[in-house]
Amino acid sequence: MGQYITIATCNLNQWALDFEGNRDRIIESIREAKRQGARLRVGPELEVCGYGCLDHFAENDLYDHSWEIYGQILSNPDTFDILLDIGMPIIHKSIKYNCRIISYNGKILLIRPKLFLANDGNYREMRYFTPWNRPQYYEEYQLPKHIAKSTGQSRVTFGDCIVETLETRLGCETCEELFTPQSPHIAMSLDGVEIFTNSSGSHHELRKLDTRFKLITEATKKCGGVYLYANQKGCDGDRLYYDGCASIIVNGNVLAQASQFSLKDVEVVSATIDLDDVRSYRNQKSASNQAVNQKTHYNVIKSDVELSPSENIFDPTVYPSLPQQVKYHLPEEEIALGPACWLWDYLRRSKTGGFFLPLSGGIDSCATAVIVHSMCRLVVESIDDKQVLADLQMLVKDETFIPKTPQEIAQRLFYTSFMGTENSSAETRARAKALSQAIGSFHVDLNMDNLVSAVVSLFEVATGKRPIFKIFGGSSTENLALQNIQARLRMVLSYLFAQLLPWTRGKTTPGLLVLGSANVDECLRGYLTKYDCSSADINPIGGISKTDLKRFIAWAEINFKLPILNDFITATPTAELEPITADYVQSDEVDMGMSYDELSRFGTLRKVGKCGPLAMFIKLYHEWSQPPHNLTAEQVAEKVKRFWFFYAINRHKMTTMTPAYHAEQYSPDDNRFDLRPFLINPRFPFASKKIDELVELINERQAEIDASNKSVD
Ligand SMILES: Nc1ncnc2c1ncn2[C@@H]1O[C@H](COP(=O)(O)OP(=O)(O)OC[C@H]2O[C@@H]([n+]3cccc(C(=O)O)c3)[C@H](O)[C@@H]2O)[C@@H](O)[C@H]1O
Ligand SMILES: Nc1ncnc2c1ncn2[C@@H]1O[C@H](COP(=O)(O)OP(=O)(O)OP(=O)(O)O)[C@@H](O)[C@H]1O
Ligand SMILES: NC(=O)CC[C@H](N)C(=O)O
Repeated sequence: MGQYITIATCNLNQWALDFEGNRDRIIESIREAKRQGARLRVGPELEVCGYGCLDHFAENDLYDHSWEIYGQILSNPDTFDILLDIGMPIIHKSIKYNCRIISYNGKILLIRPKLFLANDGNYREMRYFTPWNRPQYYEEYQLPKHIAKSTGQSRVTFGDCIVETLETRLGCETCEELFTPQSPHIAMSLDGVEIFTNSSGSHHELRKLDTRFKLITEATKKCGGVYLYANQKGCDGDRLYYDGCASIIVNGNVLAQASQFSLKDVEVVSATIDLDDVRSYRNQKSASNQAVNQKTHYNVIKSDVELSPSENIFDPTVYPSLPQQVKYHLPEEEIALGPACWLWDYLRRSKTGGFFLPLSGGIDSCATAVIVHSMCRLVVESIDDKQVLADLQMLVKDETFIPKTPQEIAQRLFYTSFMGTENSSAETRARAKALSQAIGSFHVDLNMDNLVSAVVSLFEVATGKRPIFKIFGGSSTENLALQNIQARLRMVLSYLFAQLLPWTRGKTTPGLLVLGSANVDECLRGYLTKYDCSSADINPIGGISKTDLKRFIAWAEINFKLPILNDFITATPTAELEPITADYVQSDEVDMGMSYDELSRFGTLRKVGKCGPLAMFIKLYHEWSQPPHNLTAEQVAEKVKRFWFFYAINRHKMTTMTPAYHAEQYSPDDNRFDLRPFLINPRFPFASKKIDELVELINERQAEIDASNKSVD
């Protein structure tokens, strides 16, 4: 006969250092898990203080506060009668660990430190924590006095152990441990663990979700078992968006999956599973042989917790949950939803008056505007959520405001402006206006020529020289300076308007956050003016490639029913900083000396492929010497050198780039994801010499092949 148990996991929108808010969300998730009939609840990594505290993890206060808050959770009667797995940092023998605490009815059963820490890309766990690099090793931990008093326990087990209930064994795996070659679930499964709990702080990256699900489903397909994955969700204080997707997987089948993107602060999913399914699945001789051959075993914390209550020996109304398909969003939907949720968290947590966006009529600022529109759509869709409505009414300072359309929200929280000059075309100006009307932003259409000419005149008075554009006979230096003046003045105006626009409408709300719209490719190539409109408060698209942004706009045209977006997709990208003449219109790709598709490839090889210039040349020669490219070795070498040249001369711009939503594996974000020097010899003389030698070699070989082909003919 089967042995059914109901178990729960959750997405929590925790905020770094928001101890009391985090506590309330944890308690609410426990109540909800109990409402769903669960006897086990797993929460995200470091949920008590929030995952992304970064260098605050060095402060001892943080550990004291966490214990105090944990004590409040533990002693709250609402958290009784359910086995709890809560993530929290702990100092043991003066060393800081990233831990999980397993407890039941106000008593701690085990503290389990993380064995393998996350330290790649955005993660720096080794900076604050020490890995418990001793599988199956454990010690005693002396509880803080106030916890000892409330639990009646002075010491508990601290280490890599497993917990036994009256019917099964449970073991913990913490986030990164799932991604490592020697994942703990393997040894635990061979030692009889049937339920694995994974508490994670894992961020969103475009097209990444399947990696996580593949790892979990493969793990439970190989080992058999029940896997509960919990994750943080939302913006907890920096560039990352943690993307939830709490899920329950049994023997490779997904039984429950929470959302990846939503405005809900607490989301609990549960499933009823049959433990016998794990036992039947594991009935394979080779696995059993491996199990009995294990030389070392886990210390087992024995408890009399009942996950499958014996009073309900058979309840015909309780059914096991059925397998379901994993829900993946299209990359376009990920762009629509992830940055929109991040913006909402940022706005409500910063308590600012809304967003100001310089809207140029080009693709990038259009994408940013559509993401704000998506945020407004999400708010309207979630208006029945008490927290969402309370946050919205707090932001607009109106307790009666209950919007029915995204446009009503934009009218109050979203401001856009076209800041034209004599170089602007009527088309871009009209596109900006039409988009603002479609999404409902408060739009200001202005001209700033008098400002530009005032600055140029000031320069002339001060120096006696007046710069002129190249097409009128000026030098490249003059040409660039004249462009940069316009671009930088837009930044100054943006901050002025962001501060004062709500005031002009008689609103008492605080100033607006200025949104930036530089995309990941422009940042990589440095195709932007330092301290122009690319310098803003936050940037939702700074981690997204131009190619993906175009796909997103095409998707939004249909799915958000915004026909105006078609005009943006079909227009040639242009900065409109130089005068337009009968035979000259400024174009991004021509200006940059490379296409956006090429930039994506360079970016991926540099960051993801970890290629230097020489390795990049070799890879791209093999790719681009083939159809449809058919480039010569010289042409590939020239492109590669040009990319590295511009990357290097502009790297300094990344040190001051606006904080942007992290979305792309090849992001050049200098703050934390892609740390590089910013004074680099852009000619890469040694690598360039090596490339030239290879080009020569390739040409010699080609000549030999051509000659031998000729002699055969
Ligand atoms: N090694 C170094 N370390 C630190 N700082 C360094 C530096 N080298 C220059 N700088 C500083 O940076 C300045 C040069 O940078 P910056 O002033 O930005 O100017 P710059 O990079 O020379 O020019 C702006 C670039 O962006 C392009 N642009 C302009 C406007 C719009 C768009 C568009 O996206 O559509 C593109 C434009 O075609 C041009 O390629 C120097 O004047 C100096 O102050
Ligand atoms: N005429 C304008 N009015 C308002 N804002 C502008 C204008 N021109 C440029 N901007 C702002 O400056 C940013 C950078 O300008 P740039 O010309 O480099 O555009 P971009 O990076 O190609 O972006 P877009 O596709 O939005 O034009 C734009 O994203 C926009 O926010
Ligand atoms: N917190 C963690 O351990 C996260 C690391 C893991 N590789 C992830 O991206 O999900």
